[in-house]
Amino acid sequence: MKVLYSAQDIDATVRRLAATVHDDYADAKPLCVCVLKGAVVFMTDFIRAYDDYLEIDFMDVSSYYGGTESTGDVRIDKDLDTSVKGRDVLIVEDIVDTGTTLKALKALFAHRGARSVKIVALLDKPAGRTVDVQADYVGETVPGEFLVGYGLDYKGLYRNLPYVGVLKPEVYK
Ligand SMILES: O=P(O)(O)OC[C@H]1O[C@H](OP(=O)(O)OP(=O)(O)O)[C@H](O)[C@@H]1O
Ligand code: HPA
Repeated sequence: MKVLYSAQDIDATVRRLAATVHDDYADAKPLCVCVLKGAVVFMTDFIRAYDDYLEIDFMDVSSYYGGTESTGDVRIDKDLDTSVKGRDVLIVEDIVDTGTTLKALKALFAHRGARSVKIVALLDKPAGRTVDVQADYVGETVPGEFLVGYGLDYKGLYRNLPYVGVLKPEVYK
């Protein structure tokens, strides 16, 4: 495992993101939507670094059914409890890879009448993109390798690593 971002690196990035997002939501009370399960670690750190009113909710969406390849399909396994109508929705994601998940969620929340829909992603992997979507706030732009740790998994494992690392191809090839 090669460490790409240490726990210290991530902490600085999360604080920077929270401050930048806050500047843009001065008088708003965003509804932060955590995309389970990968974003849960980032979400909990992000909201504690965000020093103002916000609400949270959770949505479970899967497109990677346990492996390293996107199926291209997005399946809603758990929907929000909160209505997004008229709300400023901030989607909190661990990584944008093919873009499939975020494109589907953005369209869904717009269709449900959100006032605004923005995306904060800890990691952005442009080399993986197959659909046209861009996060509004990005922590780090990462290479086109399969990453694990800080919420990111391979077959359900490694989410609890406090750092982000590159999974060696021999582990999954
Ligand atoms: O840009 P994309 O190609 O759509 O990839 C990004 C999504 O893939 C991963 O989730 P996954 O579907 O593996 O579920 P998980 O969060 O439960 O691991 C990751 O946490 C993002 O939500
Ligand atoms: O690089 C990744 N690692 C883990 N999960 C992911 N989901 C999309 N890309 C990745």
